[in-house]
Amino acid sequence: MDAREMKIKAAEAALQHVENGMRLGIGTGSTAEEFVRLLAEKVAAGLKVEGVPTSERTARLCLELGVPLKSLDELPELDLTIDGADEVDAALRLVKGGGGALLREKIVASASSRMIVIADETKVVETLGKFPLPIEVNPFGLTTTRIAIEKLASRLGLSGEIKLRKSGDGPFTTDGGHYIFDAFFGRIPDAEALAIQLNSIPGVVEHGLFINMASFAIIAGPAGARTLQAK
Ligand SMILES: O=C(CO)[C@H](O)[C@H](O)COP(=O)(O)O
Repeated sequence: MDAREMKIKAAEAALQHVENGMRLGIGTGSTAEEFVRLLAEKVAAGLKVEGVPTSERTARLCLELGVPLKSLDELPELDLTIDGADEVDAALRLVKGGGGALLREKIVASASSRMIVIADETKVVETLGKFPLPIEVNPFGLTTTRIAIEKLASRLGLSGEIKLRKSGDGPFTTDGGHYIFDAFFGRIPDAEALAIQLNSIPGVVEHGLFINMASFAIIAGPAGARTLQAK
């Protein structure tokens, strides 16, 4: 089974949790896009759902494939969000934001009664941090914010390069008009402390640590999909 087939397996298993009439948060990334494709087939066959996309990219795909969309202001409370992740640990702590949509993903997930993560086996880690941690920041005072993140990291025993994400010749800009620092910490033993303290830096808009948000994860590997519950 190749990587795409594993993403499809996870998306198929997640689709089993979608019921008629649901208000759905729809994630961003290549795995979430497989879910959108499968969801669109069900919608074409008569399933009635309304989706709130977590990015402009997801919104475009949904519109192209005929998945009905609403804004989060129109549907401020959602039944279920289905989204991918860059890393998942045994306690269902996540690193997200590889696709640059972490702020809207976090807002949408927090508006949902349940969040199901869909991912392939390569995303499961013992300790978060192998994947660089995306930190969404305001473009104003970038250097000040970077220094504040470095100092905080050092207090928590973390170190590593903090790189401004690029797109072509300029900085990558999120749907909300912010920039992203990718923090190469390597290993984050105390993700809770880092998550709370990052949010206390004024220039940090949000970060990619999702803690106590996922209800469960559907992890696909060569042998099929399995459910990962928090330990
Ligand atoms: O957080 C995300 C986007 O901001 C994605 O869910 C994450 O990057 C996983 O993407 P993929 O399914 O393509 O590996």
